[in-house]
Amino acid sequence: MSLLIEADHLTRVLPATVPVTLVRDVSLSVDEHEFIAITGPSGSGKSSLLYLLGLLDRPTSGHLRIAGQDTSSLNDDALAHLRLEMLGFVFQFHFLLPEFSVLENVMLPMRKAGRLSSTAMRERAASLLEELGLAGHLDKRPDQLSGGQRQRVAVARALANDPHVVLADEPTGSLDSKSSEQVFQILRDLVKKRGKTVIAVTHDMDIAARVDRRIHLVDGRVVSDERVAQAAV
Ligand SMILES: Nc1ncnc2c1ncn2[C@@H]1O[C@H](COP(=O)(O)OP(=O)(O)OP(=O)(O)O)[C@@H](O)[C@H]1O
Repeated sequence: MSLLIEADHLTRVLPATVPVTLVRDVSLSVDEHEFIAITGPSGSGKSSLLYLLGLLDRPTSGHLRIAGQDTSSLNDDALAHLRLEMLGFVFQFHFLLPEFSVLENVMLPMRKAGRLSSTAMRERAASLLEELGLAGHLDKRPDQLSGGQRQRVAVARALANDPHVVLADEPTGSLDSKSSEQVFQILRDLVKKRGKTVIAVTHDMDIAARVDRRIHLVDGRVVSDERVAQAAV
């Protein structure tokens, strides 16, 4: 296995009259093919840590290497490029663009990356959506879909540029239990069938019980980091 993410004493402090420490001295490494949940009480810094690991925020101190590259010396453009190449994101609220079709939403990250022709982008987006059970919905607008379907579109969009790591912030937080289970199965398949690494912030204990590794935060610190053997399913 090769190391995808190496966090070395990451700390993130929000400057204010009374500074707020979101993430405290977090060191961890993440390999290929890992399925990880970040758990912890509300306000413990889960989203803040995910944002640091996903290059959406910068640490106040400490170092973060992605695929061996130290990100502290990279400017914003280089970080954006690394993000596009390596990482995909799924948020609690899907953030799909309402005026674009489902297909166009999934094509957007490919347009940003600029690697494929229009036809190839269209074909890849359609094929990802079909694999996620959305074959009949490509030309619909996001508001014509259910919450679970929209979240599956968000997963397809996260996969658009074939990232190594998918970072998910409460991916099932706004879904009913059936849709949550579908999204969980999809995330698990990303790891088991497509060889991705998935890191999901979750309050959902049912999900946390079924991942391969749980990182538990309290007050911005990692208080436990345990690998769990799961029965094959
Ligand atoms: N922009 C901000 N300004 C002030 N405080 C902030 C800001 N962003 C986060 N915080 C605080 O930092 C702490 C960590 O927030 P974070 O969202 O990372 O926690 P979390 O574990 O993801 O919480 P939740 O489970 O409720 O989403 C919280 O106490 C939060 O209130």
